[in-house]
Amino acid sequence: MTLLQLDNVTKRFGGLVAVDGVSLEIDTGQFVGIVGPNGSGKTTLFNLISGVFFPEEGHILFEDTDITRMPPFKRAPLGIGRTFQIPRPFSSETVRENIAVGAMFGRMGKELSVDASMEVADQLIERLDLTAHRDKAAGTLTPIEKKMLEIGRALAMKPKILLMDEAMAGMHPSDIDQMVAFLKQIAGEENIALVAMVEHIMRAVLGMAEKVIVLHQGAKLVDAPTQEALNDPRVVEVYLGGAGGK
Ligand SMILES: Nc1ncnc2c1ncn2[C@@H]1O[C@H](COP(=O)(O)OP(=O)(O)OP(=O)(O)O)[C@@H](O)[C@H]1O
Repeated sequence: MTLLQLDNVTKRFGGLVAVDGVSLEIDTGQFVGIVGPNGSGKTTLFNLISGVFFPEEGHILFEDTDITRMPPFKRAPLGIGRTFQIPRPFSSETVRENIAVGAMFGRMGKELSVDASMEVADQLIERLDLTAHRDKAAGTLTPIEKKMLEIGRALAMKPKILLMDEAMAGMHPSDIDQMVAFLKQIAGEENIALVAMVEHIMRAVLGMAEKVIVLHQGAKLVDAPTQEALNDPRVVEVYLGGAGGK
């Protein structure tokens, strides 16, 4: 079933077309990789889906609701979650409190008491192996631990779709494998569509994706099952910097 649909979406910054007539569909529970070199429009695309920007043209549908011009704070309770490349937790609050805040502002927010939100946080802390850090101030965590916290905060929102903004950049390959396996497992259990944005062809991440969408200069270049997309000569050309590549 289609969860998210973009129909001919364009976003300009002055004369620059950052996202150029992109149409795409993401299904319930699907794992999708969004790939593209620096400046190809990945972040702008995420900003359009999460409501940071509105497009000049086109429509965005989430479960048949037109969210094209819906403010971001109304999208999170619908089930649109996001992690940021540079996590900015509430530094003086604990890991537990930061994750609980995710639960309070997420899809279940209205129904959850503070105690229930803390319980959601505790379950995720255990699954993310952050137990030893539970009561530490988030500001004292290492960058990798902050990324885990960021993923925990986003999962606590009980999203139907989780947009991951280079969530695994800078991680050790074995940590990436572990993180992707964890995300796949929890996404399978909770039927979450995962959309992972990566700048480079990261096989560790994309190897587990069902399909890959490649952006180039704001436009969609390829949208195909993973192996097909990665072997596509146009993708190879973009990444090797051949004619038309960057
Ligand atoms: N707020 C903004 N104002 C003006 N131009 C912007 C803005 N945000 C992005 N751009 C431009 O839009 C284009 C697409 O940028 P975007 O950040 O979406 O690409 P990206 O693929 O995410 O790259 P990166 O990996 O560097 O973030 C770039 O040329 C960028 O300079």
